[in-house]
Amino acid sequence: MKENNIEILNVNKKIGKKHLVKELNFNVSGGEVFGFIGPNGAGKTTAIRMMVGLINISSGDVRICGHSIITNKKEALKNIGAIVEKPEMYPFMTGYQNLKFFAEISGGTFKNIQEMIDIVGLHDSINDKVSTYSLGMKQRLGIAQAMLHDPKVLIFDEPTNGLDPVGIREIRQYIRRIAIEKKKAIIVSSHLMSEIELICDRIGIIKNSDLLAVENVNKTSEKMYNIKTVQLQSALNCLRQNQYNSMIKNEQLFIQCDYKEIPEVIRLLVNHQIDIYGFEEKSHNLEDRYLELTARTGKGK
Ligand SMILES: Nc1ncnc2c1ncn2[C@@H]1O[C@H](COP(=O)(O)OP(=O)(O)OP(=O)(O)O)[C@@H](O)[C@H]1O
Repeated sequence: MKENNIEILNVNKKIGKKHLVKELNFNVSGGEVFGFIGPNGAGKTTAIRMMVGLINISSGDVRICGHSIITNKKEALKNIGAIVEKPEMYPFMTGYQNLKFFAEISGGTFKNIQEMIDIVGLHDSINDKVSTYSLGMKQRLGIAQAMLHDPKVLIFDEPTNGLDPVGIREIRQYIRRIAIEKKKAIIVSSHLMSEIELICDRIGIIKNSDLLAVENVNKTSEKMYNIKTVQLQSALNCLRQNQYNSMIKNEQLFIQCDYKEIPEVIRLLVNHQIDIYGFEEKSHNLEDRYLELTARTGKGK
């Protein structure tokens, strides 16, 4: 059985009459990356601030490796590392000096420092002053800092905010690598599905303080395509005889296959005297699902 390293149990946050987070429930296990996604103002940062003990929970609980953030905060915090908003670093010190300083105050060990530097790929610039770092390098240093005390759970609030496409890809790679190699339970928040879909195993969609759905991310490379032809039935028979997952819906022919199989499918149909007028991707991906869910619930930013 998988160990749940972080459990969010019916968490609510109310300030006055305003409900900032409603009945939040999910678990994340070691080795898993959970994407926490929602439009601006949905309640992601508020939820994350409660998970790391920066603000009080109105009702419910967060358990980190079994320790309640409410009743056993000290033990809970030993098992969690986070970047909430921007990582705070001393610009006049080198990357290495910053890590050494934070290791000292967090009770982490110095032997971890070199390993963390390697994981986030900062070896070439670790002895440069942080004032010379790009935003992406500061984020990577922040990730290393969050891992210094070897916590089981890592939480990164909008880690790709303000980064260019290369920086975004690097952060994605490092996060995925940490989950796989170090078996950490990782929560990553974002307001852009395309940014986190690639690294997450599951995604929680939040809007107007409500968790609308938790979806598995389909890691298969197969997609749904619409094949334009007038010989619908003959094409369907041909595809099925060749073991392709295919169907006719609303007078249109669909096939589920890998992108690389497209030329082979077209060749097969043409060899069976079926005329093809087009081949269009029709996948109902997570981005569609996110837009559908967040649009359906009406008001909100
Ligand atoms: N201390 C507070 N008092 C009252 N309202 C607050 C407080 N903090 C946040 N809010 C409100 O709670 C809602 C959720 O804010 P939060 O920052 O959690 O959203 P978010 O999903 O992280 O947004 P973003 O993607 O823009 O960072 C917003 O409407 C915000 O204005």
